[in-house]
Amino acid sequence: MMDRYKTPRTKELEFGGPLGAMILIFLMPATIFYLLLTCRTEQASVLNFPPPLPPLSTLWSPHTFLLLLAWVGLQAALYMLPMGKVTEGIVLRDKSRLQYRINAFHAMGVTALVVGAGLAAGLRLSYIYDHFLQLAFSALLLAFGLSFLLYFKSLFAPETTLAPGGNSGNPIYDFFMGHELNPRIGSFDLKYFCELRPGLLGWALVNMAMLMKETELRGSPSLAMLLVNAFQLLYVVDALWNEEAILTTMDIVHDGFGFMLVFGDLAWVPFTYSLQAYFLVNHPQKLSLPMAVGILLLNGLGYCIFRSANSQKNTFRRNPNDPRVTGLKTIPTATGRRLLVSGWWGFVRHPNYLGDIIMALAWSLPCGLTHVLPYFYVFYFTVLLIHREARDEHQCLRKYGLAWQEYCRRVPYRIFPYLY
Ligand SMILES: NC(=O)C1=CN([C@@H]2O[C@H](COP(=O)(O)OP(=O)(O)OC[C@H]3O[C@@H](n4cnc5c(N)ncnc54)[C@H](OP(=O)(O)O)[C@@H]3O)[C@@H](O)[C@H]2O)C=CC1
Ligand SMILES: CC(C)=CCC[C@@H](C)[C@H]1CC=C2C3=C(CC[C@@]21C)[C@@]1(C)CC[C@H](O)C(C)(C)[C@@H]1CC3
Repeated sequence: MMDRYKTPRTKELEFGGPLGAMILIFLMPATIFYLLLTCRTEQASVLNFPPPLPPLSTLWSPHTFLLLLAWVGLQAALYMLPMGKVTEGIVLRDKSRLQYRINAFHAMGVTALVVGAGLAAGLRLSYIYDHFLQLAFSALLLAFGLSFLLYFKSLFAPETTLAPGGNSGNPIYDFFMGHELNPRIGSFDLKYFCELRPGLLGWALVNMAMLMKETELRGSPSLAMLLVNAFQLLYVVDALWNEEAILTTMDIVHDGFGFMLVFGDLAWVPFTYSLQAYFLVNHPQKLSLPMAVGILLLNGLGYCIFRSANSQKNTFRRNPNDPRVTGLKTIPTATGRRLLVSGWWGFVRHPNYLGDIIMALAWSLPCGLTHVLPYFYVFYFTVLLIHREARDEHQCLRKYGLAWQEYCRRVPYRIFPYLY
C-alpha cells in the first residue's frame, strides 16, 4: 500500500551531478574564507589572490565553538516554546501534513531582549568582529557535522519521506542535496528551524556587532553602516514576520535538508551576507546626504516590489477569491490551480526576484564604488536567482505543461523586463 507513496529515484541531477556537488562542498567554504580574509586586508582587492592565510590552528577556538552552540541552543529553545500559532504544511506524498509552529517573530523579540540585557550588563558585541574567522570556522564545522548526521539519519528514514530532489542513490549527491525531505526529532523540524532562525538572526546580530566595532574605533557609527544595518534588518524582520510563507518555497517542498541548505543557512548567510558591514569597519566610506537618500529610495523600490509580489502570490494561493486579487487575470491549469497573468506576475515571471536583486544593489552601494568586494552579494545573488528561476521554471513546466507554456508566451521576460 505504502509502495505507491515511495519517493521515486531522482533522475535529473542538478548542480552538475555528483562531481558538481563535490566541487561545491569545497568551493562554498573556501569562498567564505577568501571573502573574509580579503576583507581584512588594507586594499581589500579581489585580485590579491590568495589573501594572507592564517595558520589553521588559530581558526579553532573551543570558546567560540561553544558560543556558537549556545546561540543555536537559544534559538532551538525559543522555537520549542509554546508561543505563536501552529499551522499545517503542504500535503506530502503519503497524503499527510506536518505541523509547524509559527513563532520566529516572537523568537526575534525575545532574542532582542536577551541581547539588550547583555549589552546593559556590559557585553561587548564587538567580540564577534574580533573572532569573526574563528566563528566562521566553527559554523563550518557545525554545518559539516550536522550534514553528516542528517545523511546518516536519512539512511534509516522511510522511503516515503525522502526528498524528490535528493534521492539519486549517489551518496555524495544526496549528501549535498539532502536525502530526507523534512528531518525531524519528534516535532522539532530541523530544516524549518535552520532556514530562518540561527542564520538570519545571526546575520542581523553580526551586522550589529560590526556597527558596535565601528563605534568603538571611531566614536560613532557611519551613515553607510547605519544604512546597511537598517536595510538588512528590515529584510530579516520581513522574513520572520512572513514565516508561514516559507512553507511553500522550493527549499521546504522539494529540496532535502543536506549540506547545501545546512551550510547555506548556518554558515553562508551569516558570514557572507554580512560582508558589507564587515567591509565598512576597516574601509570607512563618506556618504553624501543626496547619495544616501538615493540609496534609501532604491532599497524602498526593491522592497516594495519584493513584498507586494510575494504577498500577491501568497494571498492568491491561500484564497483566490480574496478581494485583493479577484481583479487579476488568470489562466487555468490542468491541476485545478490557476496562474496569475496580470499584476506583478504579469509584469515578469519572477517579480519577487527582481525586487530582491534591486535591494541587493542598495545594500552594496553604501560601500562606495572603489571596491568590487562588497558587491560580491549582488553578483552571487543574481547568479543564485537566475539558477533558481531556471529550476523553478523546469518544475512548473512539469507541473502545469501547456498552461505554463501559455504563461511564458503571455509574460515573456523572466526577471528583468525587456532584458531577460
Ligand atoms: N535572500 C536569499 O538568499 C534568497 C531569497 N529568496 C527570495 O525568496 C522568495 C521566494 O522565492 P522562491 O521560493 O524561489 O520562489 P517563488 O516565491 O517565486 O515561488 C515560485 C512558485 O510560485 C508559483 N508561481 C509561479 N508563477 C506563478 C503565477 N504566475 N501565478 C501563481 N503562482 C505562480 C509556482 O508554484 P505553485 O504554482 O505550486 O504555487 C512556483 O513554483 C523570493 O522573494 C526570493 O527573492 C530566494 C532564495 C534566496
Ligand atoms: C549554492 C548555495 C550558495 C546555496 C545556498 C543557498 C542558501 C543560502 C539560500 C537558499 C534559499 C534561501 C532562502 C533564504 C536565505 C538563503 C537561502 C537559505 C531566505 C530565508 C532569506 C529571507 C527571505 O525573505 C526568504 C524567507 C524568502 C528566503 C527563503 C530562501
